[in-house]
Amino acid sequence: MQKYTVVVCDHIHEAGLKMLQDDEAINFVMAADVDKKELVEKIIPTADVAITRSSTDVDSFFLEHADNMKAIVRAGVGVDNVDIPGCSKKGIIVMNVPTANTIAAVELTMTHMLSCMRMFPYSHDHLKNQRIWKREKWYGYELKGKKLGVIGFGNIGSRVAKRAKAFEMDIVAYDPYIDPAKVTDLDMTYTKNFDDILACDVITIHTPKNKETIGIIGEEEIAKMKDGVVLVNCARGDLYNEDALYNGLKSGKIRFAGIDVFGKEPAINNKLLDLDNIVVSPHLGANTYESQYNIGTQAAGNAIEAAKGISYPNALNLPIDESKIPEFVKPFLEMGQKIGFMASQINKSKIVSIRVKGQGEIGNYVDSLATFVTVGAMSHSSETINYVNADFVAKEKGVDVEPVNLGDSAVYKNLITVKLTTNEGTTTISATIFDDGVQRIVSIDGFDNEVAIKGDMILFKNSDVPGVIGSVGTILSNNSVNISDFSLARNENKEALAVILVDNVVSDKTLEELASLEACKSVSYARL
Ligand SMILES: NC(=O)c1ccc[n+]([C@@H]2O[C@H](COP(=O)([O-])OP(=O)(O)OC[C@H]3O[C@@H](n4cnc5c(N)ncnc54)[C@H](O)[C@@H]3O)[C@@H](O)[C@H]2O)c1
Ligand SMILES: O=C(O)CC[C@@H](O)C(=O)O
Repeated sequence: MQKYTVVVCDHIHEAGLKMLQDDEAINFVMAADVDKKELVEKIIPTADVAITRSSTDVDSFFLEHADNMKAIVRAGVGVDNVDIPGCSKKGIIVMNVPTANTIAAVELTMTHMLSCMRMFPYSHDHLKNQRIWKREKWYGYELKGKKLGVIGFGNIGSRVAKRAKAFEMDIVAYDPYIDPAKVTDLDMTYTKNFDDILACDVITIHTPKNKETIGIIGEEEIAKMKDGVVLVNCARGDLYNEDALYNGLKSGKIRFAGIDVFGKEPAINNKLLDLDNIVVSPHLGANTYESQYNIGTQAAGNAIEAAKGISYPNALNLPIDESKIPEFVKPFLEMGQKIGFMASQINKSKIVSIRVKGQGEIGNYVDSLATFVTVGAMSHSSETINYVNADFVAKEKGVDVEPVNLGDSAVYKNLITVKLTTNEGTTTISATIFDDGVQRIVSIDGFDNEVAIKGDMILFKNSDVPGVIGSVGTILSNNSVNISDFSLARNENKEALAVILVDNVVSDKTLEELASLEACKSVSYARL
């Protein structure tokens, strides 16, 4: 039985580990306590799939050693520590586990918010560790009636808002990428003006970390805030600029901050820890038993499926989101790959460009189609090409890929045309799928041959003179090649193209005999 190696790079719930251990096809390696350099240099090179959390960066050093890797499963939401373009370039599929820790992060956010309002950890420390009973020192504020600014209204932000509303806060949400009704239907205020957020009493952030969101709160934004504002960050470090946050807390402009995440983790030497008006936790947003069980079992299940090549749930870098592709498109994608593969055998030389045209409704999916055609066409010239890295491989090899949506088709409901240009010339194949579900070529290089796309085929082009078909049949029968289907088409230049489907593998000798016929203009052979 083929075995696949799944490496667990950070701690996940034991129920997930058990799933990996119990699967006979999985060679399970627990490496959570292995030094990261040793992990990458010694263990990652043999791994088919790696499960990571925020303690393992999938960076260029990791990827340099991940030569066998098929997929990375990020056991959590944020993928800011995964080099997704780098993974795509290497053909590695990146998956996350998006909602398994939502509630844990929401409830930690509420914990921070309440802790800031009541300075709870400080009063606790005073009594428990310092044995001081001084009630007059610990006056806090109520959430009721305060304005909460929520930046990012996704899974976590929207649930924080709902809970804060139960505390009778007024919610103002900023998220340019959602339908405002998602906010207003909850009787909350949606804003596109970031200053409305800066005018709030409490501000919490729940966006991913990316170029747009790093430093979304900096010196300038803090200067515009109310004196005594409270800031909470349970999303990612550096969304609030740490120097600006430090200065704001130090000056008292920011009364309190609740921070779970830091620019550099572990954050044991971070200067924010020196302040007395901050509540901190060591990136605990996902740390509940419930959430870790959910994440661990989902991550393990996804890793097993990916290792076996069954499916890639929540893949972030596939060219298509399968759930958004209508059923009728999928056989066209498969057919596109076959045509690309076939064209590259008929026209065997360095590929210069691949043009993929879609007519009819399939035209709307021509980008995905182009990816599949590219994988088919280039699979001879690149051993590692797949749907994830097709764009990168094509660019690297100087192949120009052009998808074209031609709109409605006059003749066919849906038609795809692949034009493959190599150093030797051009091959153009059009194909469709009729209602019987059979994938059919309807034209090759201007000849209207209609033939099913399957098995082995010989393409024989000749001057359109009498007796040629008989000679071709004789050569094939002399070489014990059985014909299963035959399609003949002619053009106005007195040429004919025969597409001959055969049951047996055709030898070079047979092809040479065919090529030596006087009327022959070209012979090619494609195996699907
Ligand atoms: N502290 C933790 O342990 C922990 C746990 C879980 C998630 N997280 C972090 O929380 C983040 C949010 O998680 P989620 O599950 O809610 O993700 P999500 O994808 O459901 O929501 C993110 C929201 O941010 C919005 N957004 C993106 N760019 C924005 C911008 N420039 N301004 C305003 N809004 C913007 C998106 O439109 C989306 O609605 C994750 O990316 C992760 O980094 C941290
Ligand atoms: O526990 C972790 O790895 C952090 C998870 C969390 O930050 C996430 O993005 O899901």
